[in-house]
Amino acid sequence: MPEPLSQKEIEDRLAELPGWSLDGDRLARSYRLGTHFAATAMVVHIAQVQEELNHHSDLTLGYNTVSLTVNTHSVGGAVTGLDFELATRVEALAPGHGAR
Ligand SMILES: C[C@H](O)[C@H](O)[C@H]1CNC2=NC(N)=NC(=O)C2=N1
Repeated sequence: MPEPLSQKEIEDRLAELPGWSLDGDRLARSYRLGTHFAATAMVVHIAQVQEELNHHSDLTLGYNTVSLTVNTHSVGGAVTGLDFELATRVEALAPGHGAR
């Protein structure tokens, strides 16, 4: 069972993830892409990673944006290391999609 992170642990880990923030009790990040199709392709790639991790964000596809919010349901919606693992994986794949 993943452990909820303390406020300080969250802040320390967010410092390593530029662009990510704490929105209420969820990690959050929005990306802007060049086209709607590029944004759609990124959503599919994120879904693949989420299935691999068995950890899922709420994903919003806009005209040329992809937005994510995530926390860990199994511990009542707290932020855990699993959320940061997903955020780190998404940060790693974003540049390949031209996301910024
Ligand atoms: C049954 C399945 O393994 C669980 O529901 C997984 C699925 N994806 C999940 N995603 C998130 N964000 N939190 C969870 O606790 C979680 N649990």
